Amino acid sequence: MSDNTIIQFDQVTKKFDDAIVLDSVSFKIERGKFYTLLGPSGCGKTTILRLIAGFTEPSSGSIYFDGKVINDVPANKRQVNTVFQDYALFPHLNVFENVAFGLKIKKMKKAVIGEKVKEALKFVNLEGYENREINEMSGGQRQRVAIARAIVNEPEVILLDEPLSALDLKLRTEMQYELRELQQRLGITFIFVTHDQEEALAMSDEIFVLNHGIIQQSGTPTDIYDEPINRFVADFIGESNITAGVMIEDYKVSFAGKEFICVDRGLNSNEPIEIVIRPEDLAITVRDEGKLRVRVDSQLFRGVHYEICCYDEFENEWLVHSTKKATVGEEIGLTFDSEAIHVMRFNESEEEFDKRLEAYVEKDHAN
Ligand SMILES: Nc1ncnc2c1ncn2[C@@H]1O[C@H](COP(=O)(O)OP(=O)(O)OP(=O)(O)O)[C@@H](O)[C@H]1O
Repeated sequence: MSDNTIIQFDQVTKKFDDAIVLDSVSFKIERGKFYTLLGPSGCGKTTILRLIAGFTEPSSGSIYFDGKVINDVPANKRQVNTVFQDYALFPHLNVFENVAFGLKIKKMKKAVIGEKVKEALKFVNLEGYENREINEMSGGQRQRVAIARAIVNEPEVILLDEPLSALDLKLRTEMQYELRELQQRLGITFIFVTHDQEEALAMSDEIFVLNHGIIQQSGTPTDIYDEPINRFVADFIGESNITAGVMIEDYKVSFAGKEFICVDRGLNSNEPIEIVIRPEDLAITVRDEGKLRVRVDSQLFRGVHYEICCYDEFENEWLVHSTKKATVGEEIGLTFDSEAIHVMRFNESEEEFDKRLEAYVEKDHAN
């Protein structure tokens, strides 16, 4: 284990009765970074947090903290604090008492508690709010109290379970900046759960994209956005044009009935693939000057750009984000750089692979 690893999951499976909620999940979390667990409802994000916090145990596999297995270590003995979605603040206690709660339980001296609470409140810009009642605080301020209550214990890791979901859009964006900045100032590990892909892209050093209890892909926001590993990730992170194609050889693909130079290599020659092109990587031009010829089906003005929906001659849909306007019904050309083509392997059985290859060859001959 590298020196910087603080948490490691080694083939962790979690079942509830017969239902597999996490399926042999393995990953490493390094000290001092901002991690996000991203995925749709029910994919197992909260279960991972609860396993790290010690609120539930794995059915099999090992969880390491600082190189030691902690499967049997109780929650209150772990160097981890959780900020819950509803903040779980005590409404009958004021701000000071809420933040001081954990330290009082640890029977710390009053003067020490006073110092630590003051420092924690300063960190979250709530100095002077000590005597405020919780119901006199705004949503964003309650959020900060919850964070102060977590950091006052000086944990090595803070777990945040969709802490921004109750806030309106403007405050949510403000708190995204604030949380990121706070994590960098504190220098401790944050593990943040969300199903909002924009939030994950904006805040994280590293994202784990989950679906059906499996980590589909992990990487930096740009890795995940630019090189999605499969259709689920490409679809979940931003808008995508996904279409079937063939990897002819290194740096050469074919889709929509044409061959294109790309930047991908290392796949099998003639391997069926899916390609992804982001809508903002497509530009519109006159009909005969594009790499693809398409018909404009519909167009929406989105403020910064037009969202143009087009179809090629094979009825593949192409979504384009363009500052230029098109005309519905018109034939236009689409251009893109070689770097805009992202190649994904199909995730399928050998049988499915053969069937698709056969269908592709037939279609190829038909044209
Ligand atoms: N105590 C439990 N008993 C039975 N099933 C459970 C229990 N806790 C979670 N599950 C199931 O495990 C799956 C994963 O739940 P989890 O809360 O980890 O998902 P999530 O990704 O955090 O979803 P959300 O975004 O909706 O909170 C769900 O199908 C859920 O119903």
